[in-house]
Amino acid sequence: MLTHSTILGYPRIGPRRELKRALEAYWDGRLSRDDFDRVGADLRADTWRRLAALRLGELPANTFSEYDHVLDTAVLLDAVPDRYRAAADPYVAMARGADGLPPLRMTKWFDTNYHYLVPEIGVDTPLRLAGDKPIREVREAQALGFDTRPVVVGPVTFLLLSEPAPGSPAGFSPLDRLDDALDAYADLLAALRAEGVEWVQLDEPALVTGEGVAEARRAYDRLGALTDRPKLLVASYYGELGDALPALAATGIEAIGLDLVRGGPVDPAALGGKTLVAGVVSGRDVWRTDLDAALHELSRYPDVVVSTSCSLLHVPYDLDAETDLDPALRERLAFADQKVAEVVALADRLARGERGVAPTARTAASDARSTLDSRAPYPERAASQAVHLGLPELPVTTIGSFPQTGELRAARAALAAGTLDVPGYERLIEAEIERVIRLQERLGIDVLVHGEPERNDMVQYFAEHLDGFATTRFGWVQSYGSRCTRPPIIHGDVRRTAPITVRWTRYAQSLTERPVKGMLTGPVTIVAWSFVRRDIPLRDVVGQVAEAVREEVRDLAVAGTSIIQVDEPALRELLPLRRERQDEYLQWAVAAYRHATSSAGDHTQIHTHLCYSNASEVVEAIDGLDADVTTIESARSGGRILGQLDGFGRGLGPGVYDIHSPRVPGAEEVGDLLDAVLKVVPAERVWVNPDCGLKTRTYPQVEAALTNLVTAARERRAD
Ligand code: MET
Ligand SMILES: [Zn+2]
Repeated sequence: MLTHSTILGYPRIGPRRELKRALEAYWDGRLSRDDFDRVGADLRADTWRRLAALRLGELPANTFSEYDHVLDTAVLLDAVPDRYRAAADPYVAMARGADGLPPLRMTKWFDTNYHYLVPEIGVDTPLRLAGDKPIREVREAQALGFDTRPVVVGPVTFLLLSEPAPGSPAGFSPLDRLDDALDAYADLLAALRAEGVEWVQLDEPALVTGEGVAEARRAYDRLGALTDRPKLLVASYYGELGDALPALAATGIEAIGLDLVRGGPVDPAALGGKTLVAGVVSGRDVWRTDLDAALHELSRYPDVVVSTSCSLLHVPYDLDAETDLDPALRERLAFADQKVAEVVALADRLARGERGVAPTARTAASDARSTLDSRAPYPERAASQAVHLGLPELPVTTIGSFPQTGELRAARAALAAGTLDVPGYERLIEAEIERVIRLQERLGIDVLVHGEPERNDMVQYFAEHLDGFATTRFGWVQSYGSRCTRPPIIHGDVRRTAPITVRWTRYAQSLTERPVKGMLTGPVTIVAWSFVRRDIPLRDVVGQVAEAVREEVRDLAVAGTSIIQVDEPALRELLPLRRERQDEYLQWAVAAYRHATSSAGDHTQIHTHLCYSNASEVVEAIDGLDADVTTIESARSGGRILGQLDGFGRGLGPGVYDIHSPRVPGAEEVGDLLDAVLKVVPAERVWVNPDCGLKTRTYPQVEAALTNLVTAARERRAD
């Protein structure tokens, strides 16, 4: 039997981002392979010791990664595309690219803000046990005196997350290779058994999307029937299993992991006598668990292990590090270590025969705002906007941010440390705005931006200025590889108490005759990149943020701002995993955006911006935002979005400069991309702009690239 408490996974970046620093030093050649390995080994040892000290019953292993656990699985199975095999370090080449070799495609891991590398599987990609990472970690733990349960991405999820290798025959799907993958997993299980491993956890979160049910049945019938293997826990998370639950229950596996937070309770009889690894402590938020309610739920099942709803990868390490937080708020919070303690406390109480109490009913979903706010019909408002904007055809603009220089970061740090006072800081920001305005005038940009120098981050900045948000000092969460974010925490009703951006926009506009765009982050994106309260429905939280953005839009318009951009790059990120729930979400998300922007009036031009978000899946919703101008990532993905934009009846700026790369495109290359846009969109509605903000680029790159954008636009205008 499993001991009575466990977790599905734990953060791996290090409490002070030790792994981030070590990785970046190793990549730059500042840290030797041996020293880098030592950092990893220390982090793993600290994790096991920490979990044991918290009295967790069963410890996971193989939750560490040098970049991404999906990539680790591909390497374990030898599913490495040939083009990377000759690289000095194929793992790093797949993750980050190498000379002339772009990295694997990266995309979002389910509906989280973690990103994984997409394996490429073709008809003859090797699928065989080639690596030993889980085995090494198990041994490493044994040497420290810990028996562990290795965690590996399961075969169905691995193949569902893969894409067909380039050149695969039409109709081929990586899932067609399931039997080959199962051979490799069978070998892995036998190898782990030989190490004395008692349990293995195979993660199958993809099953909550409703896909892969028949394949899961086939896979676990086969793996379950093996005799030379450890016991199998198949873990699902991020939602309910639906039809996949009876499929798994009918196989020979020993335990099923369910996300009871997001998935809701199941009929105990539906488990087919398997042990339930009951995810009652949420791994997706930072709130304390209602222990009585969780206990009540746990006591419904005969054979149960208390667990987290998913890996704790998505939450920060330890609340104790946050000494600055309001004590009343701290009371309500739990980070990874506090959640582990909750799991242990629940297991103790369950063992004592406590049964908890049923939870009190949650606030029902409000039906607020299902109607769409609207402004005058597009042709009418476009006409009035055109009159006072007086823009040339093919207007050139940027997405908002200009390079964040070392001076700016140093000034922000000095302000926080108290060595720079507020007026001094504000003078620096104004000087930066002036520099950026002059630069854009000199380059011949038509619609200017102030450059966002006052913002460390497009969400955190607003969080710091709105009521109902808290920000942390060490609350880092891995986004991908060595990149981490510090999501703000929405803990109460969101309210705007004073204008946030108006003074900077107004200052920028005072410096120039050309229009300067006001620049805001949209309600969905602010919520998607935060930890969200859960006592009221998500759509109500978005509604509150929309109200705050609406007030800011109105104040910008009243201050005479003729163009306001409200970015929604995360529009797709809150999309429910199950298709049948997606429409409802998109409806209220679009309604929130329109509510936020309709306070602008008809003669203010509204822009929106989207990027890295598989926009093709939500094109209709983007159209529904009803923005006068939509700028959207296109250069990076080779113009793939263009095929879907012909239905757009308003202004459109598909990116013609990929800002994700240090490369500067020539004027001719930009011109070619622009011509491709002009084939699908009538010239009078086309805008010329980069794919995204310029924040991560350097000034020399930006100046050269923007010069080429202006040149290309002018040539096409002359034509
Ligand atoms: C991730 S979208 C970024 C938009 C923002 N206005 C910027 O330019 O940085
Ligand atoms: Zn962007």
